Order: sequence, then structure tokens, then C-alpha cells
Amino acid sequence: MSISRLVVGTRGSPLALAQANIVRDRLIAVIGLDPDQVVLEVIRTTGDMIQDRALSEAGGKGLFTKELDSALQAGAIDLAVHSAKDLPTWLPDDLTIAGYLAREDVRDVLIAPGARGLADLRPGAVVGTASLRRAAQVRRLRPDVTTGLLRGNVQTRLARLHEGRFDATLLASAGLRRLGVSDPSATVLELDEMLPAVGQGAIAITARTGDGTVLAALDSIICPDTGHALAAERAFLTVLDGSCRTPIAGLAQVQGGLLRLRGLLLALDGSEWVETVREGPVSDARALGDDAGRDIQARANPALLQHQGDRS
Ligand SMILES: NCc1[nH]cc(CCC(=O)O)c1CC(=O)O
Repeated sequence: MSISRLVVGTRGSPLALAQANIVRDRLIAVIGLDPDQVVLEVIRTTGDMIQDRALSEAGGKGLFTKELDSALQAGAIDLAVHSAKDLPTWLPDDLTIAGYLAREDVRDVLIAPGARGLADLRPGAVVGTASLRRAAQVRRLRPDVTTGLLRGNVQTRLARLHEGRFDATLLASAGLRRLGVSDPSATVLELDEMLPAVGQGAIAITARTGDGTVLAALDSIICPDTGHALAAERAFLTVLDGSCRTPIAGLAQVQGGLLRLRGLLLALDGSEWVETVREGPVSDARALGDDAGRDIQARANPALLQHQGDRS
């Protein structure tokens, strides 16, 4: 069956729109659709309406996806574009992750006027972030640093920082690149000091489970290796998610059919952490992630598995 029109659902933030346009451009180029056959439909989600609190306090999972899920189920859109990082581990049965585009730079960037890295922050510096994962890893390396809540979209956060309310903030390199933002105060952090969130740097596409036409079209733009990496990372997160919402980082990298997954769980203040590594063939992606999660569960101080938090 040939496609006459595809409706792409997206949130309305500048980053979401940039990502939806990347998917749209790929569909036009690869499937040979006309530009006017692929239209964006902007959908406001609960997460977009909450600006004043950490998302963890607002009720957590699915805040950025619920309304997109409903639009897919109602047939108002044919596919939805998400930051994989914001996609819950659980999806309704009638929806599926069609796949992911090839992953961008997975690393986090420190934006700190006058400092060239975490070690270079002034004693007692205040880092603005809404992410427990970033806060815990900053404090692991710099126990003297305090963190304060800094939320909002990428531009809002950069504006607050440059108003001088914080000494530094952290953002995903992928988001900055997709927005074409290059900040002179930016330093890319290496994976050993700042392990990314599960899914960071990947654009996910969801669709209706039974929609063979749309799924076949999406098949031609997705990246299988990114799919393997995300399968491992999401399996890892699923194990730990059931029992807790603590600072968790996880990254799988794929090369030549082999997958290497690093997982990390930390105390909120970075004073303790448990790390794990699993390696194996991409065909075992899920099992490797599952195993990594169980290993951390078994080895972590039980107190680390009890907190509540935001996963970004
Ligand atoms: N939490 C919001 C969010 N979701 C995805 C990205 C960045 C893009 C990506 O990771 O693909 C961001 C902003 C950030 O963390 O800097």
C-alpha cells in the first residue's frame, strides 16, 4: 500500500520541533514522499505545562508522552517523535517503538562561564539542574558543589544561567547540536565523569502496533544498532525502575555486532555508587540489560534503591 500522507506528532518545544523535522526530512528523502505529504502536528503534553517543579514531584513517567499516545490511538497522528530519554519504559500494548534514528553524541556538556570542566568550578559553586543523575555525578566529583533546581527548555535554562543565577548547568550535547546552539562556555564531559541517561542522544519513533504500512515506511529510516543499544539500556532501566527512582545512568555502545553496556546507580549526594559492565552479542541486548540491572540491584546498598526522582 502506498502512503499518501503521514502525520507526525510532536511536542512543541524548539528541540522537539527540530527532532520532528529531522524525522520528516528523512522520510521525505528516503521514502521519496513530497514535502506536503509529511505534516507535523504539534501536541501539548502535561510535561510542557509544568515549569515550576521538578518533574519527579509532578508525578513522573509519561508526562511527555501521554497525549501523543492518545493522538496515535485516536488516529489523529500516524507516528510520534520523542527524545528516547523521555520515553517511559512501559508503552500501551497497541503502541510500539518503531525504532530510533542513528544516535547523536551521547555525552553531556557543562556550560560554565569561566570554567573549563567540573574540576575547574569555583569552590562551593552552584550548579543548576533538574536531573538527579547529573546532580549526583557532579557531587561525586565535587562534594563541595551544591545543586539547585533549573528547569525549562534548553534556551530557558541557558538564559537563566547567563543571568547569573547559577555558576553552571549541564545539557545534553545532542540537544544543543540539534538546536544549532554553540555556547562559548561549553565543555563536553567525558563518559567517565558523566555517564548519560538511558536513551540520551537518540530520537525514538512510536506508531500503532498493527499499522504495517507506517511501520514498513519507518523501517527504512531507523538505525538497527541504535535499536540494540536502546534495547539493552531500556531493559536495564526496567529492572531498576520497578523498585525505585534514584539517580541512574546507562549507556550501551555497539561495534561490529558486539554490545557493551555500562550501568550506574548513585546516592543522591554522590557519596556512594554501584557500577556494572556487560558485554555480549547484540542479539542478547535485552538479556544484557536485564542482567546489568539485576547485578546493580543485588549489589546496591538498599538505601540507594528507595529515593524518588527525575530521570533526565
Ligand atoms: N530532559 C529533556 C531532554 N530530553 C532530551 C534532551 C536532549 C536530547 C537527547 O538527549 O537526545 C533533553 C534536554 C537535555 O537533557 O539537555
